[in-house]
Amino acid sequence: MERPGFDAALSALKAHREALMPFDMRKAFASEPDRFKAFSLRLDDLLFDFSKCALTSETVSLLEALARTAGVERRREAMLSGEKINATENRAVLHTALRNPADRPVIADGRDVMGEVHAVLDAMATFADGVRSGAIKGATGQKITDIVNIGIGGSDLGPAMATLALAPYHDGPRAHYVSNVDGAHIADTLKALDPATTLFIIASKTFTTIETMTNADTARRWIAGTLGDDAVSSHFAAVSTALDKVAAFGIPQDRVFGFWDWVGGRYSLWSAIGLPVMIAVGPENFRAFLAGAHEMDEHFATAPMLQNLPLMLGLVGYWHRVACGYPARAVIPYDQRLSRLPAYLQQLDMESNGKGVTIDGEPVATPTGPLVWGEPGTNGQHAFFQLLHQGTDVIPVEFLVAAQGHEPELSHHHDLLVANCFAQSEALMKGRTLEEARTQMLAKGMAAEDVEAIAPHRVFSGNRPSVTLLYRTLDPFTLGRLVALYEHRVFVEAQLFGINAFDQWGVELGKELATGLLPVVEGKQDAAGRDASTAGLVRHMRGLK
Ligand SMILES: O=P(O)(O)OC[C@H]1O[C@](O)(CO)[C@@H](O)[C@@H]1O
Repeated sequence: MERPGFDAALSALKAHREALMPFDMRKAFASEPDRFKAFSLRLDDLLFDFSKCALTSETVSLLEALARTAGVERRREAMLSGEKINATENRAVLHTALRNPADRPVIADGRDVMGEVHAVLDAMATFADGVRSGAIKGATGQKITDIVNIGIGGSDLGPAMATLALAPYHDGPRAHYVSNVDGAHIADTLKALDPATTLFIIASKTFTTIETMTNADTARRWIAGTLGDDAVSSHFAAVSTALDKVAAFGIPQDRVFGFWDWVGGRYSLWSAIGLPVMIAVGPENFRAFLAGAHEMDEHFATAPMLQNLPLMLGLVGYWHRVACGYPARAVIPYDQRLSRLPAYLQQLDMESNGKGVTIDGEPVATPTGPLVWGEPGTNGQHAFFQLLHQGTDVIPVEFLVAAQGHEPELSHHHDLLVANCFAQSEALMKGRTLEEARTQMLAKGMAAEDVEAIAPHRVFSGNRPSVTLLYRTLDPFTLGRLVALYEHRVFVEAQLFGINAFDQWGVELGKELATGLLPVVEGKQDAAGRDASTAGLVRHMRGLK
């Protein structure tokens, strides 16, 4: 894909970075009274602060120029209008249609898909209401108390993350998530459940994923073994794009919720893949979640580049990854209920942007997606923050925090949480000089020679970048805005990298080899012809069985 002017814009950006270093953030804040205003954006209550990054208004202008030469806005229009931008799979990318109002047409393959989208949403709502009210019962006539979603990757991480995030709104049956093919996962989950009151949702876009199919078979045997074969139809529902395969599994048509090949697995939370969330929190809250995402879509589609949250989050991400060369980013929600967000974003970001060739199949000329990881604060502070503050790698941090918690009676907890969040970004930015360390220790009455020995260990370089997303409260609408913000940010970075964010060929090889290795592991074939390491592992494992 031709990108006239891109290489020159990137060279200018890199030269600017060279010239900017060393950048002193303390001095920048001291000399620029408007720094926070200049480098933060708002969408209603949602604030994106990127002022604690080593950048200037010239950086932002150069990033803006780069985005224009990369055709980010043109590619955005192409995505939103249903062009087949997922070129290697010849598919449109229209997860935004899943949260689009019914009366605003979205065209895929020449036809408006909004009727189908809302028909599935309505069918989900009818089913969810039935399960929640007890109108839809198990085979013995008892009310469903527990739902178990069986899926993996995009058919697990999104709904699992959102169910936990929306715990204060959870008034439906308990929701459990089984993903791993490790039998421990389903065994431990089923141990506490009663088959008569359990409903399984088999969630798989392709309905071929080996982990999901294996767990689904085990679940079916669990139901049939205790309640009889005839009970299976009352205890299963399915979500998939492969409706023929679902029918073969024996799930009745009225319990099957479809979606479309223009929804990527890791972008499918808004589709019927969200069914367990809808059962947990109710259709109204689920619709508020979709509405939040739609608001972010509208903002992404229409806001000028420099006021556009996903665009700026993407540009800052690109700045850190490519111009600064940072290999990773940490996502630290100061929100216990967002504790699955980092895992969700790992798939969203790393499966999308962990690519080594451009859209045209040429080797990429710059680094692509960073390693994404994280854990909630304040827990992380007592674990890996040491490395963030004093380690030899600089890792930009993304903080997320709500102004209000859901427990007014525990507001002192929330104040502590927020204070810690803000303190961490301040500490990363400011650091502590040797002189400051010495002065503090002397003021505490330490002996001068101890001060000299210990002070170097108490120095923080500072100048470590972080961004903060701050919002009123983590309600369904805000969760929708946040997840859509991250989806579009990944898209923006992919356009800058020049890669296709919507395929995932990199997951294939391991799957193929596992299929071939199964008979070897089972002892039905020998390991002859394998490399010495793999053969040695198989032999040792068999000796231990
Ligand atoms: O929903 P499915 O088809 O079972 O796939 C599950 C996951 O597996 C992957 O294809 C990767 O192996 C993901 O992209 C996807 O979200």
